[in-house]
Amino acid sequence: MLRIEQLSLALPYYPRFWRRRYATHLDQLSFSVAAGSVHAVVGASGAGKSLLAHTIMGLLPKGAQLGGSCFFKETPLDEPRKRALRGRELALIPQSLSALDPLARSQHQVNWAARRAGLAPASARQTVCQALAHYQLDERARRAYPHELSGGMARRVLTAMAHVTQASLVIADEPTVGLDPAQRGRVLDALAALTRQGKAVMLISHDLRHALNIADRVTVMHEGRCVETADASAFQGTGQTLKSAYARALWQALPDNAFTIDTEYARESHFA
Ligand SMILES: Nc1ncnc2c1ncn2[C@@H]1O[C@H](COP(=O)(O)OP(=O)(O)OP(=O)(O)O)[C@@H](O)[C@H]1O
Repeated sequence: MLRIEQLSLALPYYPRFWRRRYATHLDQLSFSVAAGSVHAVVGASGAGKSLLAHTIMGLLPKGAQLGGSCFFKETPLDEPRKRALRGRELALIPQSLSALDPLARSQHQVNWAARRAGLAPASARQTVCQALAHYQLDERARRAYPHELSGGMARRVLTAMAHVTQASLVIADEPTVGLDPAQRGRVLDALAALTRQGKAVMLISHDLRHALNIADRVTVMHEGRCVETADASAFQGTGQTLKSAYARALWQALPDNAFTIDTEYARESHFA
């Protein structure tokens, strides 16, 4: 569904206001997301996960320098194609709740997403009602403006918006942050259900444990680089089948696994 080859990204910054420099944020990333699968992208805060999502969606700031290539359904995903597919074939559940329009009620925003995706009014109405019910957004939440929603409710509105687009690839950037366990399960189940319809999900998370609940494959990122891509089944026991020491350390550092940490990570380089 999605193939990324040697993707690099540099963004401008200004050490003095007349002097422009570039900082590399993504460095030669390569991996593929298969149709009918959940591909988790995990890594510490600042690893470049959200920037990767924004790069695929074509939502980068002005002056961004891109290298490498992206293919969606075996066709190059250039900037005009990203714009054309965004909100239709490609959907993003953004990490930031400020992505919601502060002047529009929840139901209106979900409805807008369905109409933009090309659904006819009658079918949009039905799809929106189903999505709002699925994410347990009651009458009050549907009529609320973003500032009247709790963080968890706002996140569910954003998830419902991506859900109604019926996109082939859904990129979910930390979709469960701030949700209670029941709501978290509901969102993860909904993402997993998309794969049963042949869609692909790229699940971005700093929480490897949550990601492993539904992931088929996992890419571990560190400082803008792809450290390792492995089957989710590699994350078990001491993680001895993982190739990189960083991925192994990330797995072993989970609270339930902490007792297995050894000194190997300290001895090896991060990218061993
Ligand atoms: N618009 C931007 N302009 C310049 N630098 C940016 C921009 N967005 C992000 N960065 C920088 O890129 C790096 C990666 O940020 P990114 O948000 O992708 O990390 P992340 O892995 O998603 O982290 P988190 O899990 O905390 O969301 C950070 O150093 C950040 O400061």
